[in-house]
Amino acid sequence: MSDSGTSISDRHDSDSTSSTPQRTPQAPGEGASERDSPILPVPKTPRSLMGTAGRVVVKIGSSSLTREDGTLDSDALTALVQVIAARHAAGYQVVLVTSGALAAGLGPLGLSARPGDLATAQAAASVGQGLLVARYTAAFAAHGIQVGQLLLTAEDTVRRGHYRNAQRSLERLLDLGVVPVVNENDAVATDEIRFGDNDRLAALVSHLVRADAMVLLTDVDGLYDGPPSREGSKRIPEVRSPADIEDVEVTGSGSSVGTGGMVTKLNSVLIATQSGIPVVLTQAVNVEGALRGDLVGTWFHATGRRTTRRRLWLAYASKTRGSLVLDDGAVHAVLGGTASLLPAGITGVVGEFEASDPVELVDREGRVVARGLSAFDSAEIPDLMGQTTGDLRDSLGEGYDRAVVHRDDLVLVRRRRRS
Ligand SMILES: Nc1ncnc2c1ncn2[C@@H]1O[C@H](COP(=O)(O)OP(=O)(O)O)[C@@H](O)[C@H]1O
Ligand SMILES: N[C@@H](CCC(=O)OP(=O)(O)O)C(=O)O
Repeated sequence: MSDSGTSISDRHDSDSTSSTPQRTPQAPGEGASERDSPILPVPKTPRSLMGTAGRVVVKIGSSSLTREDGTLDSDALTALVQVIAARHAAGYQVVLVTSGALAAGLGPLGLSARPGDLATAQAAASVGQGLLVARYTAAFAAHGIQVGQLLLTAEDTVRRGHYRNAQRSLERLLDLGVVPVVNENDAVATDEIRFGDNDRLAALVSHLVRADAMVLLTDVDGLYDGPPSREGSKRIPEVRSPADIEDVEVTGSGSSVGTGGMVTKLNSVLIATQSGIPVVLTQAVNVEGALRGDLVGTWFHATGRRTTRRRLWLAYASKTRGSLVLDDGAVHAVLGGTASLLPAGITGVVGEFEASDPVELVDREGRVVARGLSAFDSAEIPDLMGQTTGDLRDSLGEGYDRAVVHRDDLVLVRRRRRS
C-alpha cells in the first residue's frame, strides 16, 4: 500500500475520466475489459479533470533532461521529482516514462554526441540507464519514495503474455506505493521492434495501466501552429479532434538530443486520445501546472473510448507483411467501420504472408486505408479475389466462404471524409 493508503484501481472503461485517489482491487488480465466498448458517447475530458486524475503517466523527453553539452541535467531531474513526489504524497498515482539513458551514457564513455551506429548507441544507453535510475532513486528517496525500474520494448506493451506481465508488475508497483520509472529497453531493442522515441511507449503504457491522463513534457510549451522557431508561430491551447490540427506543420526532427520531434508526439497523442486518455503536452518546467489543470501547453481531449490491445498492436506496433488492394466499394465499406473485407472487394495482393499475418489494406492509389490480420495466405488470395462468398463455397468448398479480413481483426488508418 502507498503511504496514503491507496490501492490498485478498478480500471473499467467507464472509470477512465472520473477517478479519485481511492481505488478498489483489480485482478490484472484482459477479460471483458479488453473487449471493445460498445458504441457509446465519448466522455467529456475537460482540463479540470487533471487535478483529480487518480492515475497519470508523465513522460519526459531527453531534451528536457539534458544540458547544452549533452550531459544529464540533475537540476531538471530533481525539479520533476519534487512535483511527482508531491502528487504521490497527495494520494495520486504517477507512472514516470523517462528518456535520458543515452544522454547519461555519453560522458562516461567519452562520447560528445549521439552515436550514429545502433550498437554504440545501445552501449551508451546501457551505461546511462543505470546512472539515470540511480539519480531517480536518490531524488525520490529524499521524499521517502521508492522507485521501480521497468525497461520495455514495443512488444511488451502489446503482445499477449508480455503485456500481461508488464501490466501485472506495474499494478503491483503502484499498489505498493512505488513510482514506476519506465524507459525503452534500448540495449536489447533491435531496429525491427524498437520505438526509438519514448513518446509512443508512453501512450502504450498509458493504455496498459488505464491511465486517466497522460502528460508529455518536452522543450516547447505545447503544439504550435508552425515550427516554434518560425516567427509568428503560436501555441495551440486546445485540440478537440485530429481534424483541428490537420494543417499544422510539424517536423520529425526536434532538439539535438530528442528523437522524433513533434511527429512522434502527435502519434502518441493519437494513440492515447483515441483510447480515451486525454493528453497535456507542455514544457517540463510547467509540470506542476499541467498536473493541476492550469492552462499551460496544449490540451488534447479524448476522442475515443478504450480499444483492445490487439487493435492497438495492429495499429501502432505491428509490422505488416504485405498488402491487399481494394476496389472503391470495399474501401467505402471498410471505412464505414462495421464491414469485414470480403474476397469480392479485393483486386490485388502484394508481398508474401501467411494466414494471421498483419497486412495493409490499400486503395487503388496505394493509400493505406486500414490494417488487419489476413485469414488466408497470400498464395491463396488470387483464387478468391473478385468472387462472392457464395461462388467460393460452390467452387472451393466450405471454409472459403468467409471474410479475408474479419472486422474484429481490422483497424482503420484513414477515416471516411464527411460528405
Ligand atoms: N508544430 C510544432 N510545434 C511544437 N514543436 C514542434 C513543432 N514542429 C516541430 N517541433 C519540434 O519538436 C521538438 C520536440 O521534440 P524532441 O526533440 O523529440 O523532444 P523530446 O526529447 O522532448 O522528446 C521541439 O523542440 C520543436 O522544435
Ligand atoms: N530510450 C532513449 C530515449 C530516446 C529519445 O531520445 O526519446 P525522446 O527524448 O523522448 O524523443 C533514452 O533513454 O535515451
